[in-house]
Amino acid sequence: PVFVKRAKTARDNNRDLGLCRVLLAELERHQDAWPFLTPVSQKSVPGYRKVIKKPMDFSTIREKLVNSQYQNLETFIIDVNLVYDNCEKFNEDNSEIGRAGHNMRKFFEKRWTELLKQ
Ligand SMILES: Cc1ncccc1N[C@@H](C)c1cnc2ccsc2c1
Repeated sequence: PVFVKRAKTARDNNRDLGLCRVLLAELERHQDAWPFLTPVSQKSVPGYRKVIKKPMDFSTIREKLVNSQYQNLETFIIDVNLVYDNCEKFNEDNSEIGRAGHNMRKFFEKRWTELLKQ
């Protein structure tokens, strides 16, 4: 009958932690990663903390990964996307940092779909 639910096939999450490590290492060494490697300091960018409520950067993600603060791949991807969403919110698309953010988001989306499709 139509109401019989198809059993959800759980995906194998055993390799996810390794995936996050691989992905983060690739983000950190990308040539356009420079604006995102460390937290944006209030001193060097006045008003940043007023506009961006949830700052995030690759060194903070690295710290959380090392301290097992990501329960799963999803929470890791949420933090990576936060880096790019903050960048879009604060920076013009047609700026050095704005373009770097778009490039990094594109690279990340390509790599994690490739790695998950394997
Ligand atoms: C990602 C981001 N969004 C908005 C403002 C700054 C930043 N990045 C910081 C590191 C930063 C801080 N200061 C400078 C000065 C020239 S580029 C640059 C980058």
